[in-house]
Amino acid sequence: MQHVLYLKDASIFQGDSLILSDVNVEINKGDFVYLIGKTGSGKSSFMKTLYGDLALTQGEGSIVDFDLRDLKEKDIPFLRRKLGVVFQDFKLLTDRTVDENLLFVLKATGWKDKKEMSARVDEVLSKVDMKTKGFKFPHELSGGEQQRVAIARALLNNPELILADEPTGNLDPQTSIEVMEVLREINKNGNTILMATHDYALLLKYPSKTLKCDDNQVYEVVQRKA
Ligand SMILES: Nc1ncnc2c1ncn2[C@@H]1O[C@H](COP(=O)(O)OP(=O)(O)OP(=O)(O)O)[C@@H](O)[C@H]1O
Repeated sequence: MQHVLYLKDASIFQGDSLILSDVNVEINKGDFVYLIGKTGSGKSSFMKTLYGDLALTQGEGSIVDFDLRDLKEKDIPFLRRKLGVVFQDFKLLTDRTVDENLLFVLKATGWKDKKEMSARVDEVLSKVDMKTKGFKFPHELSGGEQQRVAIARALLNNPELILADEPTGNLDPQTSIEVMEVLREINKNGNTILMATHDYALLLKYPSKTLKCDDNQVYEVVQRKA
């Protein structure tokens, strides 16, 4: 099986504090994996290690073919191009439209051809059912719509892995389900997704492989059938 993420005997620190120890995790192409755990259990620290915001100083790790132990500052933009990262608070640029938000990322990642860029923006907005809203500013959209745009943005460069850190954390239950449906659809079409969440209702509704952070450990939870 082809893995996109692999951690072996990894320990994750914030400064001198040990947050997670002896982490052994493998995520394969096409997986949809949840990362759960109480507030402060280390979910965000785990995610940050994966997108290069927190250095891995102990153990082994690789993500989309980057060695996390040997990650240099200059590698990080290239790593981020192979990842799609989605945050709880969307992080859209508020001073420009949806289309301009997406074009901004394409420009920043080296796209040049205007026609191709515009076609790619349409393509990813279609995937999240937002094709007709490209002219809107973020503040003119609901929270769920903004998150769908953020997911579209994450898809722009065909990422090998999508890291979603509490993507439904700011949304009401019904809107969370809509965003979840989008993520599942994207997963069905072949994208690999790791999603940190504390929304157990979503886990029950959409069971999938689940990792839990607890007591400085990460372990796989076996889901009971109802
Ligand atoms: N920048 C930092 N410097 C020092 N300690 C930190 C830093 N960020 C987080 N921590 C500590 O690391 C531990 C894990 O925090 P982390 O944010 O990874 O947890 P979490 O599971 O994502 O929590 P939440 O669900 O509240 O986001 C906490 O004890 C926190 O206080």
